[in-house]
Amino acid sequence: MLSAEDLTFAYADGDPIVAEWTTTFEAGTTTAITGPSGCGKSTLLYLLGLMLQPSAGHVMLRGTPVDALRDAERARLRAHTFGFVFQDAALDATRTVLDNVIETALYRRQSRHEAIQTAYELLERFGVEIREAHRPGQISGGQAQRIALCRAMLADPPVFLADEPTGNLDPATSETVIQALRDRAADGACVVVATHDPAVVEACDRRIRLGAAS
Ligand SMILES: Nc1ncnc2c1ncn2[C@@H]1O[C@H](COP(=O)(O)OP(=O)(O)OP(=O)(O)O)[C@@H](O)[C@H]1O
Repeated sequence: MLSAEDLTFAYADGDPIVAEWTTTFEAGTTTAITGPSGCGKSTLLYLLGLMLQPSAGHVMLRGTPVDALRDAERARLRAHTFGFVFQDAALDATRTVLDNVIETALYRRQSRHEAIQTAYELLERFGVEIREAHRPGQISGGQAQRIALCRAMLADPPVFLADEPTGNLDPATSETVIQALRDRAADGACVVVATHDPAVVEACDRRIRLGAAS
């Protein structure tokens, strides 16, 4: 489904954070990316999710290189193929919680009515008990994280990339999130999670540990 071929990336004028990195992520599996803080887990997810362009090497989707597509094509792929949960949730502070959850689905031209119904189901599943009119400034970090997860899940993407999705959650809520990630993989998605959480690592089918200079 998704692979990296000799993937290399350095931030401006820095040493490579990712160097000649090759692996394949199969559909229907969960992979945990682990390693010490600063080793490049988020950077790798941004590369796999086409939010950063590699300095060398490729990101391949179903065998086709997708890292060097034009911006509009990459944006379309990101909306239709990738679900991304950012470490800091990255919600739009100017919009309501509900609008945040359904925004990608609307971009994909899903009907608003359908998107809202599924959004409610997801919010309930993840135990987010907030009024839909609330804005991100009025909710907790853990709620924001689960709302970001709902937004990514609503689009039902074949590739699901999550950066520390349980970072702000209590163990019971973390378990719900872990089960949801496993369910996505059972439905055929390729799930890749950057995490420090031993419970997430334990629950994944595969573990990849990045070193300090991976
Ligand atoms: N935009 C940026 N510009 C320059 N350097 C950056 C940028 N973003 C991250 N870095 C650096 O790249 C390295 C890898 O960062 P990254 O966030 O990928 O690590 P991480 O493994 O996800 O860390 P953590 O576990 O703390 O989230 C770090 O040294 C970081 O300081």
